[in-house]
Amino acid sequence: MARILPVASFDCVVFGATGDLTMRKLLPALYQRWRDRQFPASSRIIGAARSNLDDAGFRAQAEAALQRYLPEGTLEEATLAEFLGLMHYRRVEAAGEEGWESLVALLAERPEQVRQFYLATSPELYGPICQRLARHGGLHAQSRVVLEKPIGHDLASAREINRAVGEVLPEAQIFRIDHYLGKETVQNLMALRFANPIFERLWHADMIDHVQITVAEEVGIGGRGGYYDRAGALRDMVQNHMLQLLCLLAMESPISLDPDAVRDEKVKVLRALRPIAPHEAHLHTVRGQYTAGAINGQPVPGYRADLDGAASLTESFVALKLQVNSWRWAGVPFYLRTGKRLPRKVSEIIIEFRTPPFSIFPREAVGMQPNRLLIRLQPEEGMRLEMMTKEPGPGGLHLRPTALDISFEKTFGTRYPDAYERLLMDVVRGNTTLFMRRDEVEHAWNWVEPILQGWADRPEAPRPYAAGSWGPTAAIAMIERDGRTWYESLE
Ligand SMILES: NC(=O)C1=CN([C@@H]2O[C@H](COP(=O)(O)OP(=O)(O)OC[C@H]3O[C@@H](n4cnc5c(N)ncnc54)[C@H](OP(=O)(O)O)[C@@H]3O)[C@@H](O)[C@H]2O)C=CC1
Ligand SMILES: O=C1O[C@H](COP(=O)(O)O)[C@@H](O)[C@H](O)[C@H]1O
Repeated sequence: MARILPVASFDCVVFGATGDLTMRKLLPALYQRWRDRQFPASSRIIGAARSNLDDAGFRAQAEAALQRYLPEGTLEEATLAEFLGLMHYRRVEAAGEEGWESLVALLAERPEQVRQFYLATSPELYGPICQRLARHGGLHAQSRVVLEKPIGHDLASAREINRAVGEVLPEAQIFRIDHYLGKETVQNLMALRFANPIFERLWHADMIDHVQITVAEEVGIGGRGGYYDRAGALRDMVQNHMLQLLCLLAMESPISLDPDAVRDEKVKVLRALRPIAPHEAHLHTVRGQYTAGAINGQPVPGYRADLDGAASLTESFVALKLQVNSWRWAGVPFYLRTGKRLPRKVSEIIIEFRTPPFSIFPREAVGMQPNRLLIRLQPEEGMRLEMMTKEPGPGGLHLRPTALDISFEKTFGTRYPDAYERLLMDVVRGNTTLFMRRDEVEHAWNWVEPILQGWADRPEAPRPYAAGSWGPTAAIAMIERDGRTWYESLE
């Protein structure tokens, strides 16, 4: 049974309350926390957007969303009625003056509550919203603002957002969310590395041949084409989620779990990434865009058809090879790939260890494979250590790869909470450990930007790949040129 640590009473104001993120992720996460009674009934959830709704209209939208998005068996009538009772709505124009006084007056009814302002809008509105909150007296010492990713579109816009928000709030009250950091298995990376010295001793270029990180999605761009086509896979997934995974994997041990101690170590990894200059981008990266194909046997349209036929050059897939310039990682390539409309949803990290320097086994005895540690982030969260073992039988010495396999769900027998559940409660607690600090975001953009520049300098169309495949063949060629191959499970 998971331990529930209650949090203080709060007002959670969600800007962008009628949007996809709020309906699909934030409200279900808050509902789950309410269902476990993690927060008191004096808390309020206040939706803010331009749509012409009142409290009842917002509650009706929320109810429909909860019915649609909550996992089966979790929606209980009485709990739902109580939860909807916590909800309010204010019409607010984030970039104008309409609605602010009414919103701040509602907040002023409970001045002692923690205030969580969740900015689920486009990033251009982050600065204007924070500035208006300050001007209208909506901020106090117990206020925290949550900024959704992506923070900006490039380094300059990220800096401008950070500047505008930082003008009215200290860093300790700014929570730049990357929901991958809230995933249980991502947090478990810290436990794996720093609570298990057996692995930490091996976590070194002397022992590791290379690392792969794959974040594959079955879904296409869906209804988010307007945003996605301006972003692409590098901005949408690599600049944030995948670099965060890389940081947790590659960083040195922090001196404590203090937020800044952890974030200092992550920043060192970002600063140690070998820059990929614009003229080298085509050597170390592959961009792809899905065409029509099939997922789970069902035909699906291509990227451009999902965009109503627009002739887009945006990548829905990217593969990269990168290096971390440090003693620990010198010479160890990190291969990253992510894409939409790949055969299945899976996020995993593969640490491939070096092969024995010399084999004592006769050639016919072995299908020698390197040891691999596979960390499955989602779905079927767990870990698997692949090793060579002797095949049982009297007929000689034959080796075969087998696996020590741990399923976290089977081990702990508990539901894995959605990342937003944990992160929303951390905001109320004021714990920034699992959120990105200003310099992390800016260093990540700083590394990504020359790649974007290189692509812009050679405006070739991304390579096509059929929906349901593992991306363009050039991504396979990229790793195979190094004598390696993308990991495929033993099954
Ligand atoms: N959806 C997702 O899965 C994810 C989204 N994100 C990020 O979260 C943010 C929101 O995404 P998403 O929910 O998909 O976007 P949507 O386009 O679905 O929603 C945008 C929301 O902002 C409101 N809004 C727009 N302009 C204004 C304005 N001027 N004043 C007040 N409200 C405004 C809209 O409501 P109205 O029109 O009523 O004003 C709507 O509620 C984005 O930054 C996105 O990148 C991050 C990770 C995942
Ligand atoms: O931030 C984002 O993440 C989702 C993938 O998240 P996951 O938790 O389902 O792995 C991705 O679909 C979306 O494009 C991106 O903005």
